Amino acid sequence: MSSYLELKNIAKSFNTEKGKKIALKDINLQIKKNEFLTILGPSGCGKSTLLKIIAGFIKSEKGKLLKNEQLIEDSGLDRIMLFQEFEQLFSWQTVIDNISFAVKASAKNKNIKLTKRQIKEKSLKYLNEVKLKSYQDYYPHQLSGGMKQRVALARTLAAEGEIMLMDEPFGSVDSQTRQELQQLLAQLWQEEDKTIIFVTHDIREAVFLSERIVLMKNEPGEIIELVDNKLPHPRKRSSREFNQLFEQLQTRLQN
Ligand SMILES: Nc1ncnc2c1ncn2[C@@H]1O[C@H](COP(=O)(O)OP(=O)(O)OP(=O)(O)O)[C@@H](O)[C@H]1O
Repeated sequence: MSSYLELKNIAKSFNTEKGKKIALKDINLQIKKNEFLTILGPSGCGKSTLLKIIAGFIKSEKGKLLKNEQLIEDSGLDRIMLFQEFEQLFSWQTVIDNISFAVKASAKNKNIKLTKRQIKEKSLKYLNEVKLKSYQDYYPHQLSGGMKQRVALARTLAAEGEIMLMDEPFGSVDSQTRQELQQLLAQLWQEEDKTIIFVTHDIREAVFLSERIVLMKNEPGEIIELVDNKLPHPRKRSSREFNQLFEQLQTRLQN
């Protein structure tokens, strides 16, 4: 596969009370189309900052970001971000209206006119993918945290961006729900043509989900290694190979 997204010498520092903090130092990375890439590293190593630079929400101090060899300087509907917080849905809209919002935005972006019925059908399709069709008329406050994340995931899919940027999206749910959401995401990634860049500090999550893992370190935030994950799907958390890779990554992050 050829390089699709390319990060060249990305860097970012912040002025803090304790002085200048180098959040990211010379990040070079090539991401393939339809790849599931995880950025894994300890708290504060710059994972979220890197994701926000790819999203175009903050600017790198130097270097450049390329997509298909074209310079990217701003945010765009080709890159859709999903956050950890439960409160990212529009609280005043029902579940189906939250999804329809993204369906309409995507159609507008592509200059496509959709009828009300087509919008509803499309929205229900995405809601069905996260198995929440029967909750279409609920408001976000009537849902559990895990269900809100499912709706947020459906809304991200409905925006039909090529690239999904996920910042610890399952970080706030209980461990069983987290495993269910990981399962769902792994399945959706295999069904849809999407490039996913997923941030986590959970090694098992990275091993379960991704095809390639970017290991980062702190002070300053830098890439220390790129690890291929060729474990076949569906991945078994109890398998010897799964746990071998887990231990390899754990050891690497500790040193
Ligand atoms: N707006 C900001 N102002 C000052 N410092 C910031 C800002 N954003 C991030 N930082 C600092 O930059 C470093 C990297 O932050 P970032 O949130 O990218 O790390 P992270 O790896 O995503 O951490 P976590 O896993 O805890 O979310 C941290 O030291 C953080 O305190």
